[in-house]
Amino acid sequence: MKPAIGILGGTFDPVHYGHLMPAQETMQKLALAQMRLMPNHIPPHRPQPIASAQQRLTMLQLAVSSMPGFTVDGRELGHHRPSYTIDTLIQMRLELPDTPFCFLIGMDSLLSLPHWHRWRELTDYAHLIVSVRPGWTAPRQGELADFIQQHQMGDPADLHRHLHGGLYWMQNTPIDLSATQLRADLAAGRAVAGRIPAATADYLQQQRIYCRSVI
Ligand SMILES: Nc1ncnc2c1ncn2[C@@H]1O[C@H](COP(=O)(O)OP(=O)(O)OP(=O)(O)O)[C@@H](O)[C@H]1O
Ligand SMILES: O=C(O)c1ccc[n+]([C@@H]2O[C@H](COP(=O)([O-])O)[C@@H](O)[C@H]2O)c1
Repeated sequence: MKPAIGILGGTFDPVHYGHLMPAQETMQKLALAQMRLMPNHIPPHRPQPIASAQQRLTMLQLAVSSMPGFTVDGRELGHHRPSYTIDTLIQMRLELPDTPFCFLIGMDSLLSLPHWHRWRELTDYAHLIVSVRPGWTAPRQGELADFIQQHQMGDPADLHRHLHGGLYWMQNTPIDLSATQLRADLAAGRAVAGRIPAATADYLQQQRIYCRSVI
């Protein structure tokens, strides 16, 4: 069995430290071999992004250029159809049959999981690593709570022993940041320093991506 890798999918419109810091902390604490940031092309369950696919890819590439172990996986950008995570994980599993996958999601994404395409099958291909996010708490009852209970994994070493199947709570430092808030600030001309990597911030300002955006 190869060492586990981390995958963080997202719209990244734009990428910010609420994505990057929890992902870095997770990579270190779980001893993941790498962290792949994977932008989606057509997000399945949300309004379409303001930045183009190419701009979101460039913003991510600039962000990871100073982060050892981080890479950008642009595979979903090549498909002109909704980016269903299950399809992507099936494709990745064919490429990496012996590598455990740790698919990172924030608590807000976990709560929406029952609306994802073939959601119960996600753990047939990856572990789910759930990051705390200010303002969001785990469900206590219902089908998602049952699913969590079935898959909960307490020992992080199990993430490396099994290719998939676990749900692990990552108690990382909470970061109260969202792309929605950043788009609003950028549209209003407010500073974003310290919330977005400097190289990414320079690029999006130079491209005037969110200047008069409709939030
Ligand atoms: N501050 C944060 N803390 C923990 N997880 C986060 C945070 N921000 C985003 N995430 C997680 O990162 C993934 C990608 O998020 P996404 O690109 O939609 O960012 P976002 O800030 O939630 O965007 P938006 O405000 O446009 O909805 C999701 O799983 C989301 O839960
Ligand atoms: O597969 C699905 O049905 C599905 C539904 C909602 C979100 N996702 C994935 O979850 C990740 C975070 O999504 P988002 O919308 O919070 O940026 C990203 O990789 C999306 O493609 C996937």
